[in-house]
Amino acid sequence: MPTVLQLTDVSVVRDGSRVVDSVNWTVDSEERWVVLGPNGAGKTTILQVAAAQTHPSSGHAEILGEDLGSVDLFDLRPRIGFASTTIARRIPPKEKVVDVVLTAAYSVTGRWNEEYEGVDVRRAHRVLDEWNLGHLAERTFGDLSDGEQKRVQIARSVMTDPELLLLDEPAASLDLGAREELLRMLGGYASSEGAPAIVMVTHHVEEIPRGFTHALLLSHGQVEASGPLAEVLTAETLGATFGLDLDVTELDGRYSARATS
Ligand SMILES: Nc1ncnc2c1ncn2[C@@H]1O[C@H](COP(=O)(O)OP(=O)(O)OP(=O)(O)O)[C@@H](O)[C@H]1O
Repeated sequence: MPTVLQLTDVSVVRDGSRVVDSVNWTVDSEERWVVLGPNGAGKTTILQVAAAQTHPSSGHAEILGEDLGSVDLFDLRPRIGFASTTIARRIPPKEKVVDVVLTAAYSVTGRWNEEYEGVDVRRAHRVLDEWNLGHLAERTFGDLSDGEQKRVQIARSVMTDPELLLLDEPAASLDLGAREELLRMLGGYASSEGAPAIVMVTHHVEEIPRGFTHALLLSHGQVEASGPLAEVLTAETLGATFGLDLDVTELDGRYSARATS
């Protein structure tokens, strides 16, 4: 099982404070990880390191077998799918949905005068179909519902057939129906043959799709626990991470947590 991400003693310092603090973490290609932790724990910052968007202040990051300090980022980044609200904000609201997905092949947001290859256009339509978005291909991105926009962002992030897929809070702000549909599709994708390694940041254990295998729990930039879901998502470790007394239950591959009092 090849390693796709290896962080060794990685720290990230922002404004003089260590927002990621001496993190050691290994992700293998067959694994599907969720990163959990309270606001400000450093989840997004870790994901930015994994996406080759941020360099560690100290320590060593190896991504898809390449040393982050020496690899050409223009070669590495297309091998990584990344969906986040920061990227979504860069998508022009008037952009056609099919172009939102298509432009990923050229690592841009917003279509200008690029000549697109037929093979890319066909792939963009196929990816939209796979995420139940085919009927929206000609609509403008800004007119879609939140749930549809989230799915378009994921479709965009898998357009280049990445070896590592990073999703930052893909289910945030969705209503119950849209959340469940997204989790069902993500779970199906995560379990499908040929799916890449996946790392998904979330605040809620209820948002972990079936088929996910591992969890990294972060608190104050440090690893509170990491490993297989069943070992890590206990009342004890999750409670320590969020600073609460919790009941944690698992039913049929889905988790829930609530305060004991
Ligand atoms: N550019 C920056 N300059 C200064 N501080 C920053 C910067 N980016 C992030 N931080 C700080 O780093 C810490 C970790 O932020 P990060 O976004 O990684 O946390 P998070 O776990 O994803 O939080 P949330 O759940 O609220 O999204 C926070 O305290 C944040 O304020």
